[in-house]
Amino acid sequence: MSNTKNLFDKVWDLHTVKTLESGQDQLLIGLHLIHEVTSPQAFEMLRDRGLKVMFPERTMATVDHIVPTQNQARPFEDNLAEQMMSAIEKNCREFGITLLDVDDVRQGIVHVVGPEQGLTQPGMTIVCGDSHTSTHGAFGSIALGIGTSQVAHVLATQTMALGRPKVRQVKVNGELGPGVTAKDVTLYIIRKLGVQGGVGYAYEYAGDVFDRMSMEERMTVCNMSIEGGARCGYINPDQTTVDYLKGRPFTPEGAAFDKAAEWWLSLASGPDAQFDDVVEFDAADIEPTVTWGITPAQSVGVSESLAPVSDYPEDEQTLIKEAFRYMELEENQPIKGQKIDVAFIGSCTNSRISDLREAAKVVEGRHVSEHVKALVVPGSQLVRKQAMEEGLDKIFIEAGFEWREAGCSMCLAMNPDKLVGNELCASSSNRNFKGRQGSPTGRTLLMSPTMVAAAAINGCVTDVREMLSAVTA
Ligand SMILES: CC(C)[C@H](C(=O)O)[C@@H](O)C(=O)O
Ligand code: SF4
Repeated sequence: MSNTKNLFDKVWDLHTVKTLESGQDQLLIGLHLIHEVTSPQAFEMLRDRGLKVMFPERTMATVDHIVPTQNQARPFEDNLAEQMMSAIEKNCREFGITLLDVDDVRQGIVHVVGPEQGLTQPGMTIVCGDSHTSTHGAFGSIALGIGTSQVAHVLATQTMALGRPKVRQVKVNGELGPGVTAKDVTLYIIRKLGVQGGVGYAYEYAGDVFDRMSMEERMTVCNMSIEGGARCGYINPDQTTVDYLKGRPFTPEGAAFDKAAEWWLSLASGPDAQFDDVVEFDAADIEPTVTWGITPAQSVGVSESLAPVSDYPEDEQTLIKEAFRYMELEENQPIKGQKIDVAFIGSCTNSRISDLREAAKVVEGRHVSEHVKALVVPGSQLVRKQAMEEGLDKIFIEAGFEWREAGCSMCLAMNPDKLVGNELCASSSNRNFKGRQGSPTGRTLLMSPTMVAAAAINGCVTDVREMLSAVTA
């Protein structure tokens, strides 16, 4: 393979069946993940046309969005949720697809379980009817969120038509300061490039900072690519990737694993790889970051104050004014010290075991502020089980957190976990859109799970670095 090709182009070319008259490429899809929200109509489309699922063994289903995290007894109290559950159960049964249902210990948020099971592998094309499918790019795959009609198309043909995006390398070099996490890196990139900045691009994240990250941290970064407008994001596979995948249920074993690993590593963009664009940031400039507005790009470092409307370019001022109005925040106010009502640790961005471990370190021996409702929702049942084996559940519960069952929960509140009225929530999730967390006037401040933990304890936005130094002192 030519070594000027980046990983994206190598993987794309390997999966191109043919170029269509429209100019789009027909791509073969290696793995199709489905969940209960975007699949029911797709199966109806197959039924209408009398079609089968072409490769049921390349399709994996889970339930996450509507799953209650407290009372999971069937039928679910919410009728619509129960209908969606029954639909995916019936569809998977009839079309021969494995479903990780709530009574299966492998169940969880689709973007947590794919990697956890070793389904997500380097060099694959992966799709799911869900925008945060970009998460799986952390393994050096092309991982794309798709719409329901494309879900139907992939079910029926295991291919889909797509225009090739350009590739931008996003480099972050240098050392991250203490208390600065993968979430802060991704929020910083989105702040700098904007929510539309990535439109038309796939992002390759490269540089020391990503090289040193664990797979879980890489997933946090790739997860939010979509919030920066990119079609997807990825990180080149390396030894960290190979080590993570070894021994997972769906990865090959023995000599077959070694052979696969060799191929995975060969896909990485080499030093001469070409990109359509390159941007570079310095790790030293990144602080723990908090969104204050209604798009994931409206964020500040925790030590900053909110810039007044007049500081923004004229064409942005209407949106900024609206953000101040909706969020009930003031120009020039510091973000630190802003009182919160709810603290949510969860979502496909930050609900993995390392997220819970780091948050527990902040929480241990402390207590959630009296006026705060705080909850921890593990990303999968296996994460939950692991955390309980390590005693993390006790640390959270003793501190006054609620310890829930796995699912998407308050990330988008399609289940009973919702904000009430204009509650302000410190959240480790990925979207702060108006009404996102279940109340039409609910307000969200996105931050890292350790920053959420710190905010829960102090009852207000807190610089977690001050609490970390107190732990080590
Ligand atoms: C329900 C689903 C279609 C949606 C998505 O695509 O992202 C959800 O997961 C979200 O995070 O808003
Ligand atoms: S956790 Fe949130 S962002 Fe992730 S898939 Fe679920 S609803 Fe979407």
